[in-house]
Amino acid sequence: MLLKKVYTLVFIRNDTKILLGWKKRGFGVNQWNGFGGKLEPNETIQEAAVRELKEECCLSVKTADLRNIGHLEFTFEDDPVMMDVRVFSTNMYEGVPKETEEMCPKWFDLDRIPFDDMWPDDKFWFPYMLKNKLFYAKFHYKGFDTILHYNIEELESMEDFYAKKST
Ligand SMILES: CNc1ncnc2c1ncn2[C@@H]1O[C@H](COP(=O)(O)OP(=O)(O)OP(=O)(O)O)[C@@H](O)[C@H]1O
Repeated sequence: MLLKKVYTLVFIRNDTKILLGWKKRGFGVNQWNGFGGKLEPNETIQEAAVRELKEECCLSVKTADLRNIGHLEFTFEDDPVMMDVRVFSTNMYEGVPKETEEMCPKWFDLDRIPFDDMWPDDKFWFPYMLKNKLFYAKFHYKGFDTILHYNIEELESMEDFYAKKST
C-alpha cells in the first residue's frame, strides 16, 4: 500500500522570468527548484505554501494570490511513500528574494531554465506551466536520477480534478 505525503511547490514568475532557488540542503540538494516543502499539522496546503516561500526566500504572498496550476505524484522504486505535490504560481508578492539557510534564489529568463541542474521530471511538466496550462503528472523513479515511467496530462480545471480524485 502507498502512503501519501503532501508537499507544496511555489513558482514566482512574470511574463519573462521565473524565480528558482538553489537547494542547499536536504531532499533535492544541489539543484534548482521552486520553493516548498511538507505540510505541518493543522495547516492548509495554501498556508504551507505561503510559509515555505517565506522561510526559503523571504518573500511574502497572500494565500488568495496563489494559483494552483498543477498536481505531481512521485513514487520511487522500493519506497512505499508517494509524494503528492501541489504546484502553485503567482506574480503577486512582496519583498526581495533573499538567500536563506535552505535556498539561494535567482531569477531565470523563461527560455534559459537550467534543466540540467534540476529534477529530471521538471523538463517534462515545466512546458505546461510555462504555457499556462494546468497539468497532472506522475513519475516513477529508480533512485533519484532515472525515471522508469511517467504520464502527463493537461487538465481543464484543478477543482474538477480534485473533486474527481476524492470520490
Ligand atoms: C522527485 N521530483 C521532484 N521534482 C520537483 N520537485 C520536487 C520533487 N521532489 C520533491 N520536490 C519538491 O522539493 C521540495 C522538497 O521539500 P523538503 O525540503 O523535503 O521539505 P521541507 O522544507 O518541509 O523539509 P525539511 O524537513 O524542513 O528539510 C518540495 O517543494 C517538493 O515539492
